[in-house]
Amino acid sequence: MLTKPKAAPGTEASPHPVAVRLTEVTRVFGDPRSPKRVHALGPVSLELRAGEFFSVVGPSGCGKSTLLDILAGLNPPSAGTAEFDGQPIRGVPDHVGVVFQEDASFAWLTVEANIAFGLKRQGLPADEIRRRVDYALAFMGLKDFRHAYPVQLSGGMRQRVCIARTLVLQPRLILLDEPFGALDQQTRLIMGDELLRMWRETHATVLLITHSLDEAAMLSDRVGVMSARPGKFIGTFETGWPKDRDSRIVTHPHFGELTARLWEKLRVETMKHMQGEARGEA
Ligand SMILES: Nc1ncnc2c1ncn2[C@@H]1O[C@H](COP(=O)(O)OP(=O)(O)OP(=O)(O)O)[C@@H](O)[C@H]1O
Repeated sequence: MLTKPKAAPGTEASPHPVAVRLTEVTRVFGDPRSPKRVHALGPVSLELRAGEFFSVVGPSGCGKSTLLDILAGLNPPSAGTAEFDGQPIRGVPDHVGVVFQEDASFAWLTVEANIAFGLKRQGLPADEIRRRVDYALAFMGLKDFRHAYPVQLSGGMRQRVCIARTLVLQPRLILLDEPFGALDQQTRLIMGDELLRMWRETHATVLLITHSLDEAAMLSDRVGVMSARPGKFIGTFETGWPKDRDSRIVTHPHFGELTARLWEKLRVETMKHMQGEARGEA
């Protein structure tokens, strides 16, 4: 059997033992009285422990990005409450960093300027910006590319720039929406290791959306499986991995058992989604 982690990682670094609390959150797009409205999400209730690494998997279109947008303050819930560090989320909360799948680096800025962008907007002193940027460049293995432009980098390196740009803001909650979706399998594994290293270092709470069960099983403390739309959590799984894990955990004897349990839960929902698509409902 998988064993539970000894303690919620990073709990000591946060003033609140529960970083994120969603209570009966739903999201409906369009006029609620219109037959064309889309009930995208919920009701969903979820608590993320401070310092927890939580991944979300679910069928396509089940409302995963909608959930992330609510936590990022980009999209309010239609009903229910969403809180971060005990406060209702209204607008983009301080200390929240978001990384999306698409390459969101600024093509006209160097790597260094990309990473410094948010810090300058925050109006931090120049020496503090330089200190944080230097650290992020070294941490993400980008030191030799500080003066390069994104077009001169590989897809994996560009995504590292985007992660570094989030990292320097020192967020307490990091939201990632399929951040490695466009990368090849080997690069995904290496990027996963870097993400774990960053998570350990910062004590941040992480919510990762991924289509990859392997990625969810490898990286997370807990994995939440969502139903077909409107997405609800139909199961959460503790992985039981130690905090100092890395991609070699995929060879652990329990890894296959864990991904099989995730797939068992997800398989039925994926079929429901595909049947809905065939009826033209998706
Ligand atoms: N702004 C919007 N207006 C209307 N419908 C929307 C809007 N945003 C999302 N939707 C719908 O809500 C549902 C959930 O979308 P969402 O992008 O959250 O799903 P997802 O699980 O992230 O999908 P995927 O896995 O394919 O990325 C979909 O049916 C989508 O078409």
